[in-house]
Amino acid sequence: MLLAARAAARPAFRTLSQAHSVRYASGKSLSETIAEIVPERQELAKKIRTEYGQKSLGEIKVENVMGGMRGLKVMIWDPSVLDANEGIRFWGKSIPECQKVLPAAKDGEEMLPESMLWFLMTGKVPSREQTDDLIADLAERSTIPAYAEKIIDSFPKTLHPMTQFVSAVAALNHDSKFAKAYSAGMKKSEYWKTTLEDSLDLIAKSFTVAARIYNNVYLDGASKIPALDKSRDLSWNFANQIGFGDKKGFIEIIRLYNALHTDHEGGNVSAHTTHLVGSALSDPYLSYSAALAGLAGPLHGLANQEALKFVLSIKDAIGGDATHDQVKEQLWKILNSGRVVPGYGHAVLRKPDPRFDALRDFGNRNKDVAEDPVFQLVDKLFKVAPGVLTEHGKTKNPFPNVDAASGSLLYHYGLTQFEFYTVTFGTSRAIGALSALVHDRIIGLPIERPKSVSMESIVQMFK
Ligand SMILES: CC(=O)SCCNC(=O)CCNC(=O)[C@H](O)C(C)(C)COP(=O)(O)OP(=O)(O)OC[C@H]1O[C@@H](n2cnc3c(N)ncnc32)[C@H](O)[C@@H]1OP(=O)(O)O
Ligand SMILES: O=C([O-])CC(=O)C(=O)O
Repeated sequence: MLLAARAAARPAFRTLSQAHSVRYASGKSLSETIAEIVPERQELAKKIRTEYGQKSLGEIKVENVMGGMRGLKVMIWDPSVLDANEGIRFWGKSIPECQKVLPAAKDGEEMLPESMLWFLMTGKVPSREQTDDLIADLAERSTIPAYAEKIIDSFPKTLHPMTQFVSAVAALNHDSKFAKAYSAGMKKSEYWKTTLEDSLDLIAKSFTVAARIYNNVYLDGASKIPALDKSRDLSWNFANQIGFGDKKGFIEIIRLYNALHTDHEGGNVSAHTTHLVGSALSDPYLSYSAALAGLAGPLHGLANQEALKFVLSIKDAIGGDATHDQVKEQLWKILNSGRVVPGYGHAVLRKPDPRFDALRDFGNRNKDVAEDPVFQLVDKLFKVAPGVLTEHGKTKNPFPNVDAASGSLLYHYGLTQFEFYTVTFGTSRAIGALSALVHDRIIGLPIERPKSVSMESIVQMFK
C-alpha cells in the first residue's frame, strides 16, 4: 500500500543527460540536483569576490615559498576540508559521521563510493533510492570503447600499472563531451554540465580500465575478463573482474577503500593537479590523467605500495611475530639509511589519520583480518613507529597516514600485487577531484597562475 502510494507520488522518470537512458526513479537526477544548487553557489562566490576580495588570508613568508607552499591558503575547494588534528571532513561531516549516513550496498555494510560521489557533488546525503539510481547510471557508463581497450592491451606487462592508468585515462579524452562542446562554442555558464558528464563517464570507466590493466598484467589477459553486471555497483564489478567476485570481505573493503580515498581537500598533489590542469580548461580526462601521474609518486599515492613492501620486509626478516624491539630495529635501519618510513608523516595532519583508523577498525571488526600476521604487524608498527620517528626528530607528524593500513587489507584478501595498489587509489580519488572540478566550473574559477620568484630576487629584496 505504502509502496504503491510512493510510486504514484513519484515524478515521471527523468534522465541524467540526453546521452544516457538511465531512469532516476527516485526523482531528480544527480545533474538536476546539482543544477538546483548552482544559483546559491554562484551567489556565494559573487559575495566572496565582492565583499571579501580585499581581505587577507595570511602572510606569505619566504619559508613557505621554499617549503612547498605548506600552510598557505591559496585555493578554493568546497567538498572537503582537512583539519590537522581532526582529519578530513566531507561537507562538514567526519568519516564516522559519513559511515553512519551514507548508504551501503544492498548486500553490504560499508558506505559506497557512489553515495560519497553524490554527497561530494551536491553537499546532500543521498537517499537509498538516489544511490541506487546513481549506481545504475554509472553502470551504464562503465563500458570502455574498443579503441581504448586496444591501447590498454598494447601496453607491455612490464609497464608500471600506474603508467598504464595515466595513459589510458588520457586517451579516453577522445570522447570528451566538454572538449567537443568547447570547440563548438559552448558558453561559460554551460561548462559545468559537460564537465559533470565527462567526470561521471571517467569515474565509471576508470574501474573498468583498472580491471583490464590488472587482467593484462597479472592474469590471463583481457579475453578472460567477466562481463560487467550492470545491476551492480562499481566496486562489486571491479572485484568481480579481477577475480574476487566471490570474496565478500574483499568487495566490502574495496567499497570502503574507494569511499575513504575520494577526497582530502585541495592541496594534495593529485587534487591540486586536477584543479590546476583543469583551470586551463583541459577536459576532465586530461586533468585527471595528470593527477594520476602525481598520485604515482612515492611521497603521495605510491606510498601504499611502499608501506606494504616495508611491512613484508619486516615479516621476511623476522617473521610475523616480531617483537616491538625488533620492529624498532627495522625502523631505525630504514631511517639510518636516509629513507622515509612509508605510510607515516603528513604535510597537514598532526594526529593519526582517521582514514587509517577507519581501515584499522575494519580489520579489527573482521576476525580473519584481525588474526592475519601482516595486519598485526601493521598494528605493531602503529604502536612503535610514532616513538621512533619522534626520537628521530625530523618529521612534524610521527603518526600513520592512510597508506600505512590500506595495503595490508588488500593483501589479506589476496590482492598481493602491490604495484597495483595505487591504481585502486586512483579509481577513488577521481570521485573527489572531479567533484571539485565540477564546482570550479560552476563558480567560474579562472586559469591558475601564481607568481613565482627567483632565489636571487629574494636575496635582492631583503639584503
Ligand atoms: C595519501 C598520501 O599521500 S599520505 C602521504 C603518503 N606518503 C608517505 O607516507 C611517505 C612518507 N612520508 C613522507 O615522506 C612525508 O611525511 C610527507 C611527504 C607525507 C610529508 O612531507 P612534509 O610535509 O615535508 O613532512 P615534514 O615537514 O614532517 O618533513 C620534515 C622532515 O621529516 C622527514 N620525514 C617526514 N616524514 C617522514 C617519515 N615518514 N620517515 C622519515 N622521515 C620523514 C622529511 O623527509 C623531512 O626531512 P628533510 O628535512 O631531511 O627533508
Ligand atoms: O593530503 C595530502 O597531502 C595527502 C593525502 O593524504 C591525500 O591526498 O589523501
